[in-house]
Amino acid sequence: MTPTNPSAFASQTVHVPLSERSYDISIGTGNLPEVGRWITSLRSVTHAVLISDANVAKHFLDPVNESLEAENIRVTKLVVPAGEPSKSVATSQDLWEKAIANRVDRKSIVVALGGGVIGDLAGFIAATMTRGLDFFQIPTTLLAQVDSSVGGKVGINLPAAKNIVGCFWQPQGVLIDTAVLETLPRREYLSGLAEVVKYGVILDPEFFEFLEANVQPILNRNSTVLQKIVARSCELKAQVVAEDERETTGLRAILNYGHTYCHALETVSGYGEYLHGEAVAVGMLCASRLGEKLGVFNSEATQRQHNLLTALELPVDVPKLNEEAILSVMQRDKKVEHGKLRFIVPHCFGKVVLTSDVPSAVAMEAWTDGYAS
Ligand SMILES: NC(=O)c1ccc[n+]([C@@H]2O[C@H](COP(=O)([O-])OP(=O)(O)OC[C@H]3O[C@@H](n4cnc5c(N)ncnc54)[C@H](O)[C@@H]3O)[C@@H](O)[C@H]2O)c1
Ligand SMILES: O=C(O)C(=O)C[C@@H](O)[C@H](O)[C@H](O)COP(=O)(O)O
Ligand SMILES: [Zn+2]
Repeated sequence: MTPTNPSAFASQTVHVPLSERSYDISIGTGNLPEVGRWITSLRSVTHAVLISDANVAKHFLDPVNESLEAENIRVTKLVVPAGEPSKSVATSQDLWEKAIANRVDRKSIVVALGGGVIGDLAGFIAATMTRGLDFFQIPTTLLAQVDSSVGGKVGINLPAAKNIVGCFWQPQGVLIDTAVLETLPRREYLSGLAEVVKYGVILDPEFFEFLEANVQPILNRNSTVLQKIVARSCELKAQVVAEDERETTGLRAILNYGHTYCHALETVSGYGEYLHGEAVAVGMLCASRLGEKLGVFNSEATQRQHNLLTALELPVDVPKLNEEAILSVMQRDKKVEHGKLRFIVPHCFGKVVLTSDVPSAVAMEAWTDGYAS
């Protein structure tokens, strides 16, 4: 039998070139029920551990399960509570034990069906179970389609720090169906837009202008605009990941723009209080103000981001939290080297720089200047 071409499941394909770890992101509309044929076009499978959360499962577990079973795949369905607190040691242990009870072996695969929480968690289970299982991403939030399903950062949180336990474990493929975003709650959809804005600032000023010019269609989830946003974001992330898969040269760290502040905000306010994208929005403006304080960025450019994020109904003000706690969580950021904080600082649209030697007091001023006046 001639194997099916994986691009048959997509209207657009973005390749992530990583030598033997290369894979395709297949982007389409209405292609979710093809997931079984898509996976078997990539490798032969007899057992899949399908990991999802309770909200996503309501909508999409049955069609995905049926599609896998139609390919004679035995499916172990593992559903965790929705939300950031599931990216935990306790949930991981539960999943490891259930996978073992369901006779997982080294030829089993893991399928992540959900948003970034499920992608990060299921990817971590895949990376650790029997020392590594093949892994497929089916992202169902905008944030996961434009960011978390691509690039292989997987992991879980500890109470003290976000994503602090994890590894790089690339998926064998990413299947994106933009039609699944129709059921995504508005707040979650808006949250994903923050990572989209991030790409415009760090890499693509024209893309930023496109977002500024299309606020209404974006808010209305116009399908043509959505396809463009998802595909462009995946292309940009794929280029960065291809050049610096494990964040060793510093290039990949640009994807962390705003995230030192963002992760401190998520951790100190309590996981799930701020959605990740909401915290990214607040964090990007802190990083922009930091750029101003360091004399490399101008206030008009900060204001442009502020305007776009506001138009996209994202939070922009810094909430009043314990400042010592914020600084102490920032000191656990994964960009810290030899005990020194490093920030992604914007110089202009399309150019951000990984910057060391930022005095903590200046970093904190960029935070406190963001309090609502
Ligand atoms: N690995 C990476 O590179 C990377 C990148 C960015 C973010 N992240 C991580 O991603 C996580 C955030 O991901 P998220 O924003 O997708 O959150 P999420 O996974 O919690 O999903 C958001 C909510 O939407 C629900 N949902 C998902 N898809 C749905 C759909 N189609 N219809 C209806 N409801 C749906 C979920 O059940 C959940 O309640 C954070 O933990 C963040 O750290 C990782
Ligand atoms: O893929 C990356 O690299 C990113 O930094 C993307 C971020 O949007 C994402 O939130 C990531 O999980 C943050 O990584 P971390 O290493 O700071 O935990
Ligand atoms: Zn992020």
